[in-house]
Amino acid sequence: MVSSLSKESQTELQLFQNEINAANPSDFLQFSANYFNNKLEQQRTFLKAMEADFKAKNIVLFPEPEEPFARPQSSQSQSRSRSSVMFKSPFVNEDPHSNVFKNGFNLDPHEQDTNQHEQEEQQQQQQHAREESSTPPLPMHFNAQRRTSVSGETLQPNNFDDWTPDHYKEKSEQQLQRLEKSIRNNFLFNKLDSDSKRLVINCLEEKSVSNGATIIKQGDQGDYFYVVEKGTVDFYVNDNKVNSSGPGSSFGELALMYNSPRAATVVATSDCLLWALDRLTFRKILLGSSFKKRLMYDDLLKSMPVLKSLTTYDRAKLADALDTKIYQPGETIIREGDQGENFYLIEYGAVDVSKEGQGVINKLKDHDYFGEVALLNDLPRQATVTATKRTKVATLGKSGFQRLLGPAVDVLKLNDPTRR
Ligand SMILES: Nc1ncnc2c1ncn2[C@@H]1O[C@@H]2COP(=O)(O)O[C@H]2[C@H]1O
Ligand SMILES: Nc1ncnc2c1ncn2[C@@H]1O[C@@H]2COP(=O)(O)O[C@H]2[C@H]1O
Repeated sequence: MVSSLSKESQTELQLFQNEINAANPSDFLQFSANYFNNKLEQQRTFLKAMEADFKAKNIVLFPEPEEPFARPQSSQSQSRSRSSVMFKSPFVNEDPHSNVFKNGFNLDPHEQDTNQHEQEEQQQQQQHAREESSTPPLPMHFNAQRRTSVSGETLQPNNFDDWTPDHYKEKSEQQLQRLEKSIRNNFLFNKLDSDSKRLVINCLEEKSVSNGATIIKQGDQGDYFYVVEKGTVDFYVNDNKVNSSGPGSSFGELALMYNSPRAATVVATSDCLLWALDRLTFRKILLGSSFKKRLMYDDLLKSMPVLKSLTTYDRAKLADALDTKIYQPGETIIREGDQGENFYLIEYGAVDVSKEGQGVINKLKDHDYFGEVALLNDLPRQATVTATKRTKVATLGKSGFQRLLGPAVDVLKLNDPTRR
């Protein structure tokens, strides 16, 4: 059956399968609905941008059909005269799929199903409770009625009624070449499919900044995400320099992701050429793909007592480096005497820690961690760790462990179970 599908559909199915394997969602249907809604949203965002662009050139990309759901006309001459109407505009109200996007894609809100509305209210309230209390006011072009989710799985399609990518501007060939070079090594853009990448690129605005200028001020509300084409910048947290970066890097994502105040001040340390992406396009396109990992691991990392000392920035960087693994009951995760390669955070499940000749010496469960002793002390594994339930872990490789845990390393050392 699958082989009769088009190549594109087969690729989509494969991508979906990969997502399912990686996420292993507890609520399969909800996960699938969110996944495909996000996909459809991205596609329609792109089409909408294209439609606006073509309109400016007096080309109607999706002519209104004479009657809703009119069947294609049979005579060849008729079908040729409407040759461009191969499918309906994805933005018209009659689209039977549009009610999936309750508030979106030009739907009249009065036509919306009350139950769906209630469900959405409920989701928004739950989300509201989760979000930080200091959410800053949204920019004008946000739909004030709607909160935008920050969780990867509950990311809802946003309102497209009051959003056209107003910073959308086709880039010249020369700009495209320069941009291509700037983003080549930026992992955020490598995660995008080609349509989304093109949309994002055409929404970027060029900004020149002089040496010494403050680009972002800590505590301010987030408006733009930046990619550095030329020049260098320094980052300050509470007036202490914490970082610096140069061409090809990006910054300003945290406030847009978490609806939080800017976490650092960013100052140009030479004349800079930056590319800025507005908050809404960032949330609509990058949040669902490039930052999925951060959103996915956010709850876990926040809930781990050992990571309490990490800042939002530290947690974000840590999430970028994590991978997910699932172990079945009885499976050995770590074997005593082996060389240590990974550190493990238990998302859910249960494991036994045992030692040769001593049997089980410890039991660990949700939000505990293990595998730190070998990495901290450059020793072989000090115990065997075996799953006793289906266990989902986030793993962090040795180099990430040494680079990204910051102040949490001291807590790990203090808690070292072999020293107790
Ligand atoms: N150590 C750091 N702490 C916080 N933000 C940092 C740090 N280093 C770089 N940044 C960047 O500085 C940006 C300031 O604005 P944001 O909080 O939106 O996003 C922040 C990060 O992209
Ligand atoms: N009492 C214990 N002795 C040794 N390892 C333990 C003990 N309790 C939990 N562990 C964990 O088991 C892990 C086995 O691999 P590591 O030695 O890298 O790190 C170890 C700890 O994280």
